[in-house]
Amino acid sequence: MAARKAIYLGTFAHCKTLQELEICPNGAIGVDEMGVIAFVDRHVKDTSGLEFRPGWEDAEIVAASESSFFFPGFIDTHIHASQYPNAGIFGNSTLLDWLNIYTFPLEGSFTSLSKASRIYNRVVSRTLSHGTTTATYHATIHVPATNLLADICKQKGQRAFVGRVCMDRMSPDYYRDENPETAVRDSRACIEHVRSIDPKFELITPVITPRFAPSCSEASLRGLGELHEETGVPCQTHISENKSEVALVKELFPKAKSYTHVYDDCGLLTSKMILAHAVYLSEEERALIKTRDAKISHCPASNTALTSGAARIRDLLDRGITVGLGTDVSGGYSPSILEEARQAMLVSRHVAMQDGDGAKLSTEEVLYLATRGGARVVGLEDKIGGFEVGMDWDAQMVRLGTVSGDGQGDLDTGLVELFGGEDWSECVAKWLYTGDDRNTVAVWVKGRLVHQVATYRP
Ligand SMILES: O=c1[nH]c(=O)c2nc[nH]c2[nH]1
Ligand SMILES: [Zn+2]
Repeated sequence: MAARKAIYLGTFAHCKTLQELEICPNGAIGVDEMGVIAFVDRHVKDTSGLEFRPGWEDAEIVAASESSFFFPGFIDTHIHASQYPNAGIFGNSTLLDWLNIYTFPLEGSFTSLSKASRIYNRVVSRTLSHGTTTATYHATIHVPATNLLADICKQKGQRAFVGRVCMDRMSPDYYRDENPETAVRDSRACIEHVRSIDPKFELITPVITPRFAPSCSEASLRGLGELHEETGVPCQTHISENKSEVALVKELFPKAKSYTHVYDDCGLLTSKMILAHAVYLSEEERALIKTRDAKISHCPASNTALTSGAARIRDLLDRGITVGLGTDVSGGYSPSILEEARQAMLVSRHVAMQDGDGAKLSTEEVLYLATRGGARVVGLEDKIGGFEVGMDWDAQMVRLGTVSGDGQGDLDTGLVELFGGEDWSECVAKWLYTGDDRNTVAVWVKGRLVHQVATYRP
């Protein structure tokens, strides 16, 4: 979608590598009409005249204030759009009872398109307001409602992967695929719908979505594996989240060597597969995932809320496995990837208390997982996740609060309060650990402004 040529002026920060956060206090990033980054200047001397870039004199200037900075948009690699009304509602349940008590009844109600419309409009707006420029969604089994989610993402301008959930067993009669053929047929219908609204999958991409092995017969997994091979469309599912689930998979697939092998045996374990959770993988399973180059969505808030366990992320990273973050709403309670990054850091500290300090994830690392890591998980590492020439301008402007001489702070910037002595890396850390959507004042996808707070003025 064409936008006006623009130059984004001021401080920008992005992750160069897992360990390195680059912060440029005097930056200028030029974005062309297609929303693609045309230049990145790291040291702009004089921004007053703007003669510094011939050919860009008539570009819109978007300047970050002294206490603001640009950061890449977040990538949520695993979120159930349909479960958004249940965010925060999980009681003391664990995965398998949580599905039956809270989740299937809600998802089953998406036969109502008006209900789906209300919920999907809300979740897309809400994630955008938290700086999520790309989201990988699970919808429900319903084709019209899933297609509506794709339409809403396109209309609101969020980059999205939209998956029609497949499940032909172990759920109530009212919420189940009739048989493996309907699971494949309805998945194909949703793929075709996305093709009709976005033929090159430039903003919206369909994603083949077997819910998880216990919900899917072997025949349906095989059928979806064939669909994956035929269409090249990416896949997503859950894996090894909870001990009872792992035991159940062993019972349901007695011939498979492991949970991971269930997906591999059916042609689903490829470099385009996103596996959520990955808490209880054996050594052999981790090696197989690395060999197949399948991707992991780390969902620490959900893993804690449902008492599932603590994923060993350092081990996965050390093996060279690609990891991003997923809010996993509503196993996870928050639609914010900033919150998820915090939780990733905190859970890693609990792992460190058992496995040693090497397990700790740093501020830089969790921000990498939230951006570049997520981009690699969804296969868009050349397009999003950082500020490089040729990448799309998927970005957020973050405004931090300042405390003035009279001790008064900005009211609309939440808990992030700068007292004046912080350097930029400390400012980013304060945002990560105390920030929220009040700090995300503007959000762009492919150069299009898709969210702004009322007090933001370009
Ligand atoms: O966190 C989860 N949320 C779900 O909806 C789900 N379905 C299967 N396994 C799941 N795990
Ligand atoms: Zn999930």
